[in-house]
Amino acid sequence: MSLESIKYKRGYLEVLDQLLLPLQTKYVKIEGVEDGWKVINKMQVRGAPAIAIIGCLSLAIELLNDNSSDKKVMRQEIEGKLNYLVSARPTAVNIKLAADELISLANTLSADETVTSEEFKERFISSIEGMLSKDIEDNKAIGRYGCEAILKNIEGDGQVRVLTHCNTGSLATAEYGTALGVIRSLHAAKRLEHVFCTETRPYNQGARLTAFELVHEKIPATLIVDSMVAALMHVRNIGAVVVGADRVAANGDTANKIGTYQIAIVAKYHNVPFYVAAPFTSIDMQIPSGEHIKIEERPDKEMTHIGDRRIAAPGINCWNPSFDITPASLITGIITEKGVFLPSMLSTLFA
Ligand SMILES: CSC[C@H]1O[C@H](OP(=O)(O)O)[C@H](O)[C@@H]1O
Repeated sequence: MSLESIKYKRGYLEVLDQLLLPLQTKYVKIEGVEDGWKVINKMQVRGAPAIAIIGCLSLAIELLNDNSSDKKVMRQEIEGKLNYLVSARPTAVNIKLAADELISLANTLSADETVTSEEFKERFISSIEGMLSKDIEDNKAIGRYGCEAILKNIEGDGQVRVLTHCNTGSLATAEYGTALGVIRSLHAAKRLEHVFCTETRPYNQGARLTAFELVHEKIPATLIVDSMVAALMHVRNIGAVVVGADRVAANGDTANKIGTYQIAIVAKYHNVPFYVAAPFTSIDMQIPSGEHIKIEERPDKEMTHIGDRRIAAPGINCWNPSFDITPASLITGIITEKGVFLPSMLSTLFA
């Protein structure tokens, strides 16, 4: 059983406050869209799929308590609230794609005169609730496909050492995870020798969250500092790198946590296969290539402090982009719930 980042039943939503992990396990109650926006923007919850799911669930909570009987008013309010939720963080595409689908559903239900306002709410909320189970199914499929792809390069029934970056597990999704889902699948198949996870400065998703998930499930793992990746590949035979994605462009260029790009460069130099694990809900065919993806810049304090303790010299300038772009040319394959594809093949999948 992996960690539970989301506790939901109709009319009730709590999320695990990831800013407090691994030392404190505390859940935050979400009572509407404003709460949803805040926990996403503050990164109390994070991870492209989890952002979409929690944002939309916060709307479901609010809509359930909306006694409006006017479908046109509900539709209008839904569109405004979804656009507000999308503004919480700009780089991950999942919440934008979910918002587009839900706005389209609201338009259809509003225009259908046979649909009552109660049916409108029921079908709309059920559609959001379906995101939870679909994300878990997608992650399990990503795990299977990723495990198969990585083991293709391993002789016999040998085991593999894998490197991952940031957190892409149950704390970034509804459960199981994307890149960490691949690692879970390798472990379940008894083919994972060891996983190396990077600290992932400055938010430390690796040290605080991925390490927490791996230790919790007794998966053999070692934490390394972000700057150790090249040295590790020089002295240890790493069989594959697998990372997540916040937004994959139509040509396969991928926005992911800052530091991913340089890991991909080092992997290329050491001939280590480099995989991106991402559901179709992270692929944005409206964006032709990586340079068009907006990269979120976060507050200096995330770099200059750990918690409330200052670690950087007062007065120093900071540059704190939360993501970088890995070009498709450095990516061996994109592992999705429908299979593993060359970056150049994406456009054929959506044709
Ligand atoms: C499956 S999570 C994808 C992605 O989200 C993380 O970013 P953040 O922690 O800022 O939300 C990281 O880039 C993961 O790879």
